Amino acid sequence: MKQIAILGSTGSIGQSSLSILEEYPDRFAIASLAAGRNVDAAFDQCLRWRPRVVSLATAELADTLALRLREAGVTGIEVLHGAAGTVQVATLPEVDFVISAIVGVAGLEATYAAILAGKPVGLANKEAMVAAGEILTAAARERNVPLLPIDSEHNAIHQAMRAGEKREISRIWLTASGGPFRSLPLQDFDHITVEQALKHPTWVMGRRITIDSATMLNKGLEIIEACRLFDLPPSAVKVTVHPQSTVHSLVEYIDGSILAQISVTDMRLPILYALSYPERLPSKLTFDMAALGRLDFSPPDFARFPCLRLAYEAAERGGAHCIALNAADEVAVEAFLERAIPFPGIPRTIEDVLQATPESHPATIQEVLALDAQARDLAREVVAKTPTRSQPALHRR
Ligand SMILES: NC(=O)C1=CN([C@@H]2O[C@H](COP(=O)(O)OP(=O)(O)OC[C@H]3O[C@@H](n4cnc5c(N)ncnc54)[C@H](OP(=O)(O)O)[C@@H]3O)[C@@H](O)[C@H]2O)C=CC1
Ligand SMILES: CC(=O)[C@@H](O)[C@H](O)COP(=O)(O)O
Ligand SMILES: [Mn+2]
Repeated sequence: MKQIAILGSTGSIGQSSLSILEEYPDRFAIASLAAGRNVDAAFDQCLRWRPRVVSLATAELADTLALRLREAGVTGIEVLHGAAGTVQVATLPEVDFVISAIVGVAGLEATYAAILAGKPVGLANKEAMVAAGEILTAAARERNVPLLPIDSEHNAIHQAMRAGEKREISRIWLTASGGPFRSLPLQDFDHITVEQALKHPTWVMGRRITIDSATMLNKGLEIIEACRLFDLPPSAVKVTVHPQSTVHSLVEYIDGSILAQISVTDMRLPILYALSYPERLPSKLTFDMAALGRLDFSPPDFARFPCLRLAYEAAERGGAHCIALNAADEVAVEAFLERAIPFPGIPRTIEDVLQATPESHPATIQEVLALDAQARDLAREVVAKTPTRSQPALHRR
């Protein structure tokens, strides 16, 4: 029985993970769970899965959960809190596999701790790889710890790479849905509302990644994630817009062959792949090829989606620029969701922060977190100076 820790158990990936684990009761069990602020969902998960340890973001939330468990007559679950609690969830001796699915750089320390503790990691938390990819991959390599991508594109690449040798790969193609504004004229971008941006055309995901898909910074983060996971230069990582999200990504080999991975648009499949690798388990997540309609592919529009250019530039510079790209976006997306800046304010904030970021290549996670904090401070300054115009459609209603 594989004992699983889930970091971010109450989120979209966390819930998909529990949903697929449910199908294999003889293979997987839950050892520990970490979440942020959703006490209700954590309580329900404790009742259903009976982890030995659970952690929430703060002491107050942990106390509330502990009290509710006591009142429900549930014993044997240790309730922890904060960053230290999340690290403990990831590194318990009995844990055999860690699903890293906290959103943002908040997931970095525990992901790193899991690797240091020798735990195989299924990585959904792309921000950890963007901010500290070199450090994480080096630590995993040194300890021979598997780092298995759950992000659908990287999972697809991982699968398609099994057909050949690394030296036989010429480049990879990340598919992008194009988000809800794939065909929106540039002059309308100022008026994009939060509600419109939160309507992803093909996936149901957490709020931050959904907004990132709308600006296409999600694809930008994925370019950097791919460079780090697969040890490729940015020039070998291409993006193709594929609105159906059916081909999850492609690997191009030196002889010109291109291998695609096709499956349902459902994150339970890449999660299952990572959990069971190198085996494959039978699943009900089948795809009806006979009913497949058309598949479209087109080049991305760098003018309407400047986040793509910013990400390629950051990927080339590495270090502090990748950290700043993500940190500025975390702040800007939050500000957009609070209706404090317009949609185009997101790339503008990132660009301003990147321009003010000096070249630097951190060697430790502590240095990464310090650079992340600096970039956030800068981003908050930029956001504070950004006029709150736009979203007129919403305000007029
Ligand atoms: N959703 C998807 O389909 C995909 C997601 N990803 C990546 O996976 C990660 C998770 O995404 P998603 O599930 O959509 O996001 P959600 O917003 O749905 O979930 C985020 C999770 O992180 C938890 N969390 C947030 N802050 C903290 C913290 N400080 N300490 C502990 N837990 C915390 C949340 O807890 P709570 O809710 O209790 O506050 C929640 O469980 C992201 O990095 C995303 O880019 C990658 C590919 C696809
Ligand atoms: C499911 C997944 O992996 C997401 O990262 C998804 O790819 C987002 O869609 P976009 O292609 O619109 O960014
Ligand atoms: Mn993805």
